Amino acid sequence: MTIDLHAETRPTGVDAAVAAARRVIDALVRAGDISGADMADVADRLNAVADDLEDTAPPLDERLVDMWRGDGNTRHDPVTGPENPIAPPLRYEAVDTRTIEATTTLGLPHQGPPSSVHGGVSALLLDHTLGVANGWAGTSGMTAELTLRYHRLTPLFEPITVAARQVSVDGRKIRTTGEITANGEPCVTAEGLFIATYPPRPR
Ligand SMILES: CCCCCCCCCCCC(=O)SCCNC(=O)CCNC(=O)[C@H](O)C(C)(C)COP(=O)(O)OP(=O)(O)OC[C@H]1O[C@@H](n2cnc3c(N)ncnc32)[C@H](O)[C@@H]1OP(=O)(O)O
Repeated sequence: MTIDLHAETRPTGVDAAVAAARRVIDALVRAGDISGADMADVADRLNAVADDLEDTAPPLDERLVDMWRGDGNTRHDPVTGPENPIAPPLRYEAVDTRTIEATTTLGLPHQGPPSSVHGGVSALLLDHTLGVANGWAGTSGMTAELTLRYHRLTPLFEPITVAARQVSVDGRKIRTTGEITANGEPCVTAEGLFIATYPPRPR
């Protein structure tokens, strides 16, 4: 059985607040301390928002059960989740029955080398995309090994494509490959070993 490749982003509710939070994160990294903004006032206003959210949040165990209901992690994961402000977010499309891809453009919050994507961010995107490709192909598991090769800098500010393909399933061992490309050139390639299992959902 395969999985839904992406959760729909809703125009209201937490999805709308998360989209605003992504703007704030991007704008803060862009501004730094050389902008004209009154950062003390910005901090006060952001802390007021956080106070309000914390005061009204459900108990953690209740939220965990809620997160893992239904579609599972596609609404809140840190790569595609419309409920997660640290997700770029990627939006996967099927290429074939074992292969998925998503195109996105990253900005300053994900910077490593100058004007380039942080290597750990590339690893995050690839780990998750390989994992979802496994779900899409019908046998998913947990990452046991992830080997990356960084061929060239991965650019910020222009479209990059993250793709993954399930290559084989041998008992519980799932082998999956992936890559990040820019302008058709490979920037990062990945080979993953996943073990077919999944931890129980919070109930
Ligand atoms: C619907 C959903 C949608 C899904 C969409 C979701 C996408 C999310 C994707 C995110 C993926 C992640 O980040 S997952 C999070 C990062 N990964 C983790 O935290 C995993 C932590 N590690 C573990 O929990 C465990 O080590 C496991 C589950 C990987 C394996 O433990 P286990 O289940 O007890 O299995 P075990 O008996 O040890 O091993 C089974 C076989 O695999 C081999 N094996 C195990 N680990 C390795 C290894 N690192 N390198 C080589 N081989 C290994 C063993 O030798 C054995 O071979 P043999 O003797 O049978 O020959």
